[in-house]
Amino acid sequence: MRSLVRILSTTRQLWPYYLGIIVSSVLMTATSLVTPFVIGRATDEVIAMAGGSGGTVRAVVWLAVALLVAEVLNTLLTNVGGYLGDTMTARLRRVLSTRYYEKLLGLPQRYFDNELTGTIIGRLSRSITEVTNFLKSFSNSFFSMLITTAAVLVISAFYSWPLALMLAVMFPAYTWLTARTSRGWQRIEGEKNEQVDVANGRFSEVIGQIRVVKSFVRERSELDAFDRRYARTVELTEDQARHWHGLDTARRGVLNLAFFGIYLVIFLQTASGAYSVGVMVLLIQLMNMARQPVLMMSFFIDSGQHAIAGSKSYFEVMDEPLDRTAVLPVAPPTTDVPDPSTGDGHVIGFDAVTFGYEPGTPVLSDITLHADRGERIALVGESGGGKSTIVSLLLGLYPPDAGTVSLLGRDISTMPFGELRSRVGVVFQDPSLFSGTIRENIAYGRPDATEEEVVQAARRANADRFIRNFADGYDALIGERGLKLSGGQKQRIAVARAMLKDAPVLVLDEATSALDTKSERLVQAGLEELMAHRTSLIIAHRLSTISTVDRIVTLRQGRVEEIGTPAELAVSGGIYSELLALQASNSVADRARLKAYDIDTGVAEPADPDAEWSTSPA
Ligand SMILES: Nc1ncnc2c1ncn2[C@@H]1O[C@H](COP(=O)(O)OP(=O)(O)OP(=O)(O)O)[C@@H](O)[C@H]1O
Repeated sequence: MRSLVRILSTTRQLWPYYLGIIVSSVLMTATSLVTPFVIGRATDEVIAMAGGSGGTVRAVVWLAVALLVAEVLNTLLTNVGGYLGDTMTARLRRVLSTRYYEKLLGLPQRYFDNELTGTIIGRLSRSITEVTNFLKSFSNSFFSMLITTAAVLVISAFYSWPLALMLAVMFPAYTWLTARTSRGWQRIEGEKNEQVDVANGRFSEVIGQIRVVKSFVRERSELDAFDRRYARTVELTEDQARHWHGLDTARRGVLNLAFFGIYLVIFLQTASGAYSVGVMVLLIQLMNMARQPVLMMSFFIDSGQHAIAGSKSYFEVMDEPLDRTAVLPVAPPTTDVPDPSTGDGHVIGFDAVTFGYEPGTPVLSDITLHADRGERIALVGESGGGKSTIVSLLLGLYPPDAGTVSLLGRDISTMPFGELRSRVGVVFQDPSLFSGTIRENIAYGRPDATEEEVVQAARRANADRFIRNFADGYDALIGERGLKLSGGQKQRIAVARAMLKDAPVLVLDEATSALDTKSERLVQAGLEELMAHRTSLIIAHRLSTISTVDRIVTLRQGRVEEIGTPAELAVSGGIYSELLALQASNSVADRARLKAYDIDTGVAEPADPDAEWSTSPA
């Protein structure tokens, strides 16, 4: 319940709507309370007329008109409340969704390492749908329910205190019984949500990588795993529904008995002449009205439980600690980014940096390396040796456990994220494009770029020619993550994107052998153009690239092994000289060793001897 109060208190801008809905529902209730009185009165008039003991047609007509007015007003107020409810729901959905998204965008990388995208999205939609539905029905009906209850109690007390007493006991008893049922229900609902979240997380992963799924013929098993999760929710729902509806039957049985007593009292008291038939009709209608809030209570508690269970996961995300700053980073205008040449010290600096994703398991230990202005530094090491982790630390995606990472002479932990990241251009191994047009992708980091600037960046990245070959040119839609482009084309768009960002520092994770020689050359030429006049940190996957850098940093088991020029390291006996020797060798073992360094030699792989084994006759 606390979470619902929290939602109400954090959506203060919607209070005029809540209030409007409450007022219209109160007025609506008032108009419905008029009806039993008018009908009761009309009954007495009609009986009197029929018995010839008074009553006039005029009075009966006026009573019918009063009934019409009350019902028309009721219709109008219902629709005003409905309109406000619909608008409030849309606004509430907007506020809650935007806040959730804003929060997610501000969460540290570590959070995303442990969550599936589909789970995050599924949770959002479920939480928000349930919370908004509940608040809508709550504001629409709760106050009308309270007023109906109070009015029915007061009116029935006026005519018959035993009736009022029975109602006064029944309302809280029924609410208490309903609330008691809810604890077990919520636990099961939590389990069901968990199953659905995991299934949806996998669902979106599978759809996002459908090519892999198809190529490994895993459609059926993915579907089965998905179905198993939903089958589990059916089992859980069976338990939950049995529990809920079993108790609901008992509760309603008690309610039926209570109403039996109430009607009996009304009939007997009328028969004994305690009140007129008109009053009896009035009381019967009032009792029927009293039934509504009691049953509604059950509905409230049911939808309230959904909302509480749903909002729990919403608030779990909202309570996650943010990534260092409370506001989302904004890239400063390019004019605000000072010339790196004015900074003191190194452009990139790692001083005694130690870092691990899990506490106590360092991936990088005591890393010290520096890059000066305009230098190209290659990181070389075994796969899993921590090269990408160094890049992540430079981008401030994770804070180091010890030591300092600095950029342009400043400790990055003191730099706003927007400033830090606007100074580092990145070309990832996976180009990570977005659906939309080629132009939008190139201008992703600078949406204000002119057409001229976009074309210029594409030209320098060797992409302009292939872009113009598309019928729609720069307006061509490239599909999800650039699905409609070739690997080399994607890479060149990513290079153009970094080119347009024009950051003084460049981080480059070279594409591996996914490209053919021709596109590799085109991409390489684009990268050369991009690296010119910038300080670059390169995760190199080609010996040809490594041999042209200013300095090589070799990593072994998360530690810096050597730092030196290619010429120095070629003869030092370390990793680089080992790589050069391996490249010259034709042995399968040596090739495998090169692969372990993610180094592509550009030479065709020799046949796998194991393959021969398996095909040779026994
Ligand atoms: N997000 C993460 N959470 C937990 N462990 C991680 C994460 N990312 C990487 N690791 C682990 O950290 C180690 C270093 O990974 P990293 O990606 O930095 O290596 P790399 O040298 O870039 O490898 P490659 O050349 O294969 O890309 C690996 O053991 C990896 O399993």
